[in-house]
Amino acid sequence: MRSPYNAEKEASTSWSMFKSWFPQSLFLASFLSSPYIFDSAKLLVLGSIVETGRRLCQWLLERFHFQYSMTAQFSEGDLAYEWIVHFLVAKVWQRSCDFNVSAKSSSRKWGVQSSGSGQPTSLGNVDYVPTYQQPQLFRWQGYWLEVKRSSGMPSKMPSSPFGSQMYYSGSVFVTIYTMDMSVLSNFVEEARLRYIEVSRPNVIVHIADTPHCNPAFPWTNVKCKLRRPLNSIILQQGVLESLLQDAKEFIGTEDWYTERGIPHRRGYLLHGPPGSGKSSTIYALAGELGMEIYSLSLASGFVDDSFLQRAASSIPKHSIFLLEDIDCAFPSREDDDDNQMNVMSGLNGFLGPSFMPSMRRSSVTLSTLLNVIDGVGSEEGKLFFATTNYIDRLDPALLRPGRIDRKIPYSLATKEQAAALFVHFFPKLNSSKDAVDSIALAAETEGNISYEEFIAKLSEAFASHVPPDEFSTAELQGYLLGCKKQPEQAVAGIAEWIEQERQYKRERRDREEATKRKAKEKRESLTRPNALPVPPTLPSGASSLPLLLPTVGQTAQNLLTGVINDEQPLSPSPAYEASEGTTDVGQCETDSDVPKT
Ligand SMILES: Nc1ncnc2c1ncn2[C@@H]1O[C@H](COP(=O)(O)OP(=O)(O)OP(=O)(O)O)[C@@H](O)[C@H]1O
Repeated sequence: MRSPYNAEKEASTSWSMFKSWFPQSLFLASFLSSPYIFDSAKLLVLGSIVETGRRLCQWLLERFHFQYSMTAQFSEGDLAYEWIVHFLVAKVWQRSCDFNVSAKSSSRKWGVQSSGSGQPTSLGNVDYVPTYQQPQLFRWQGYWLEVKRSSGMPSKMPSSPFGSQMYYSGSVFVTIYTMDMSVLSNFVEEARLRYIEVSRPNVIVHIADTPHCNPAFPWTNVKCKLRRPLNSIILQQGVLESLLQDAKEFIGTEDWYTERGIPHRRGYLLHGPPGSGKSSTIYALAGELGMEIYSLSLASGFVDDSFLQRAASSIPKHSIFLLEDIDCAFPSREDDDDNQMNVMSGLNGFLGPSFMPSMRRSSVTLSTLLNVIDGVGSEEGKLFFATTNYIDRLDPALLRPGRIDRKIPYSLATKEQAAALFVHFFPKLNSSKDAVDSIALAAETEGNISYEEFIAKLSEAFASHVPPDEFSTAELQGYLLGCKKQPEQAVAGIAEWIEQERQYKRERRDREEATKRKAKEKRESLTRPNALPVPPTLPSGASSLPLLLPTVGQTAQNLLTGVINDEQPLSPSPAYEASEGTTDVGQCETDSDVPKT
């Protein structure tokens, strides 16, 4: 219960508080009623409403995007990326303001035409490639589509023998304002068909020729080769036809393979001397079948197991996988000897095999190669082609059916091939007018025979001079290119050319034999007990290596010599030189390549 005394005390406290607060409240009231504050407050409220509205719109737009659109990403390196970029260049990016201008080369680029015909192509000697970075909205078959392009972000490649490298890969994002998946698939299908149509006159060759590339897609180099007609390949009767028939049958029988549980792949080995038409056959076949080639040479120094596996697993279905120089995975006795020679001279041992690979040896192992050919970790439905100049070097495991289903031998030119090549070189339609006239005149003087009969006669004369199985078709082609408008001159000069070539080949053979002999002598002098160390022989590319190399190479050499001959000290002492090494020193002196130390 409140006492009268307390009530009085409370009242006096409130009065004194009011007295102290009253002037301040007056000030606050006058401050709040000032127009400046009022307007600010209004602005604040208005701003809050606008910001809330903006966020609401954004949220609604996002919900709309989420509910009523879908976005497809196309990543560089994938074939679908090529389809879409080609489509966009033709349909959407024609009005680009930014171009990458580069000199025309065989590397494929999607450029635009100024005439506006819509076909992406190259102009004269220059390619104009749009580098569109801004998002763009366009209509396709009644739907709104938005395209954005992300420039390649640098990413780090997994560590490789060449150190960790950066690579760039971009993407294209296509947003379609519909939830109907079939619209997206129709759009991609249209882009694909356009791409096939544009690529038809060419054979597309993807080459993995650099170790510094996107690890997900090592096929960085894309070349466009003009399609070669099959009849321009001159082989033994029926070889090409049966090859084409076999490949077509394989492509059309995927279900048959699946039903029987047989992996759907087919392997061909084309073997024979250089310049006999192995690669040309594959390119012509690819053009005929409308397939793209993914070509890798095992002779490339950087191709190792992991690179080969990545490359093989990223090849799309319905393509040709071409492994050139497959024998490089199986070095010959001479290669091994050469390698041993490098090691003996200390340099290879010091620098390591990855720095100085042998001329032909690949670092791919047989087991990986077999796995790759078996299609482990990759799509089926591909044609596998391998080429080699040395079939004898190949492991039987590689040649078994299922890996290599057909072996096609190639040989140096026969007389029939020489005659066919001659006829192919002088067709009536492609000859220049002057040449045709002069030939026609000659034909008339010959007794009024037709152009074709005249050329056939000349071809027989030409072939009669060409010794069978001595020159490759490429060599004969090289000769004919020198007189491509004068068939009679070609016949007149062939005998002399053959003599010159024989002489040149003889000289080259002699030089090679002399080099081999020298190398053998060197090897023998090194493996001989008590041999003196030899300074390393620098390869031509390593001429600027630091001066320190000979010392280190010599140390490696000493170690190796020590391994070969246990009794020998690691570095020969003067005493050893004077007493035991007398005979060998004498021998070394006669060898001009082995300096006396
Ligand atoms: N049988 C052939 N028919 C037509 N042209 C040929 C033939 N053989 C070789 N050539 C011509 O010779 C050149 C080289 O041919 P290609 O590269 O196909 O030979 P290759 O056997 O693959 O040689 P390598 O083993 O050195 O790779 C090409 O320009 C090609 O036109």
